[in-house]
Amino acid sequence: MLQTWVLVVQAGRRVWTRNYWSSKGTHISSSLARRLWQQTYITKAADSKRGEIDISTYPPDRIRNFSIIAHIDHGKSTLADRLLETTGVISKTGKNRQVLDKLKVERERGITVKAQSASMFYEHDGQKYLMNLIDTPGHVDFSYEVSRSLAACQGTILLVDAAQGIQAQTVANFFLAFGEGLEVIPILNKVDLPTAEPERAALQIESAFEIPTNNILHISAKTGLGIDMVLPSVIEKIPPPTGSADSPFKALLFDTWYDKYVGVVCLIAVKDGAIKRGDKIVSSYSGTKYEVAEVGIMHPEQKPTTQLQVGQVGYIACNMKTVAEAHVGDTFYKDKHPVEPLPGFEPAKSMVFAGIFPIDAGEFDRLNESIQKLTLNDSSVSVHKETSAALGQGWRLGFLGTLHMDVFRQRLEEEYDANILMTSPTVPYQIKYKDGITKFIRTPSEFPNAIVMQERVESTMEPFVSSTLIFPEQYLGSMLELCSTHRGDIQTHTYLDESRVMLKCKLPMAEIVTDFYDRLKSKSQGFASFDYEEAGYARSDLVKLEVLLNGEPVDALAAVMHKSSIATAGRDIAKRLKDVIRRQLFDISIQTTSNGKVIARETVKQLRKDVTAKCYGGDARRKMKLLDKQKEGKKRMKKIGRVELPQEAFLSVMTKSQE
Ligand SMILES: Nc1nc2c(ncn2[C@@H]2O[C@H](COP(=O)(O)OP(=O)(O)OP(=O)(O)O)[C@@H](O)[C@H]2O)c(=O)[nH]1
Repeated sequence: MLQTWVLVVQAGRRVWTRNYWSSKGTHISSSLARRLWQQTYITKAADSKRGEIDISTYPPDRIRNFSIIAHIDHGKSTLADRLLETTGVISKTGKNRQVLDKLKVERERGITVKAQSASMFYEHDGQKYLMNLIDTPGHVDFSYEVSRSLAACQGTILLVDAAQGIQAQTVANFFLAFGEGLEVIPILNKVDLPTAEPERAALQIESAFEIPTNNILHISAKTGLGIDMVLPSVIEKIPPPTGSADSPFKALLFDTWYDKYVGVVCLIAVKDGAIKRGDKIVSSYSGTKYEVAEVGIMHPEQKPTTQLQVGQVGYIACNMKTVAEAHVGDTFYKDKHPVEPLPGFEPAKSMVFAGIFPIDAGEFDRLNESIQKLTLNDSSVSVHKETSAALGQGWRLGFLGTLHMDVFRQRLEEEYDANILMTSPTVPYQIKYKDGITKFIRTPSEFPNAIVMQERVESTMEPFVSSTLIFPEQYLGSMLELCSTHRGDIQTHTYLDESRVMLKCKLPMAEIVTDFYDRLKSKSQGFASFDYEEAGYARSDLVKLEVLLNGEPVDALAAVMHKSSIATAGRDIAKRLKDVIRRQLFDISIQTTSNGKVIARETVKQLRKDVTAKCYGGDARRKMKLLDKQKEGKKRMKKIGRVELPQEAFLSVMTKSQE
């Protein structure tokens, strides 16, 4: 039986040391120690040792729940650092860099992917306040996280880079917050930059959002200039949460993640009543009952408190087994005291799909486990098993956008050491049949064949988005051209001030997942910003492009696209395949076809290669070595009929088609 294990409490977070010993002096694994500790922790928690803090002295009128929303890179996370420093949550070492961006990928890419919250204690006019800040991601793919965060707030800081002015995401986020009825505090950041034009940016805010310029704070989150005005302004302008301490407990679950020490953690906003450790709560969504093992606030790590009460935002850990049980938007109530559920959120919709396959089929199980672990903390990724004749067993994953997809791939490779092949992204198409049935097509292999298309299909549909582009006036011509070459339908263009244009355009989502964003950046030399929201499905002439190697279809290279793109894409893929397929002992014909018609044809001429040719005489050992080496090389080949296709061929065709 375990007698001692070492637990170090560091800044409110449990950190396990490397060695654990049983009473008999035998070494036990850290996972066993952790499990044993968790069991004890849940059943007989000892409050005194856990250093719970008491926040019951903060009634709703001394609580402010707010977030920071902005365009990507306008400085939200840096401002969060300064606020955490001002309130003593983190020390002023000058080394704090986006403390709330905890994921490795966030630090490397300098973007926020996962919204994080942090509670701070702040004194203003002789009164102590509990300030709950929810940091939000800025990129378009993660706007789902933004709307979830806003549901837990009564107000928000709209941060605008004084040098860049209003960008597409600023507009989208403002209207998201405005639509939720939140109080918006506009703040101009980066006023220390020599290129900053705060007056101009303020006028843009006034003209776009009808906010008077004299209400706008000017700060530098980097140097700290004006930071001491931010929290007083939040206290004065953002209303306190409403709700009743005497009503039965009711809380909104607005975020969830898996913590390896306490299991599933749910971030909640308490709308009525209070909750403490040991309480039994019920999920309105599933009716499942849970026992609360810990309640607390993020400070900025998990810090247990004696209770969470009306108006407060904090976390609870209960005996939930997987994050799948925690439905974001769910309402919790106390057992035997049911309440009317709060309005939930629409589930996140997958906008982009891609196949993931292990490069080495023997790694399937390990990869399966890694994907499961990663999706534990990102429930917006949808996962379905998929089998491809060319690539073997894998998965079809749905993402919120291409950056989301890229971040997922990077995390899989870096955090889980996965060696994967990812197919080109596609969007979910729809097929409307003559008998009234509509089906989603998430992979090209689900696309009906030519006969079914002719006899049973009434129409094909693709998803569209309403997009907003903001850029300096001199790029108007190239932006209009970009939209029209991507099948865009331009709706309006207006001037935000004398030299900045806002263009509204309806675009097929499929055009955005390929190269639209990169072209937008290169054509505007990085000055254009772009944001979009779903605009439903519309009829579109869709066809399937197939790739045949010596007459055998290669399912992993097939694609669904608009009829107008098929000729160029067909020629392009055939040519690129010719460049990457190594010559083999016979001719290889490459064909791209659509509806049975050949679009392009290329041939890789045969080559008779004798790897032992250079070994004169009877050096049998050397011959064997060369033959073994050749065999080894062949293992990494995929066989398509008789044609051997190296992994690099897939990779090169697929990555190039994403550029
Ligand atoms: N000069 C200057 N640079 C700043 C200021 N605030 C932030 N930055 C820099 O701007 C860059 C982006 O800042 P972040 O805080 O990561 O921006 P963000 O809005 O959180 O970005 P996302 O989370 O990706 O949306 C970083 O290099 C910061 O150091 C400022 O006031 N002045």
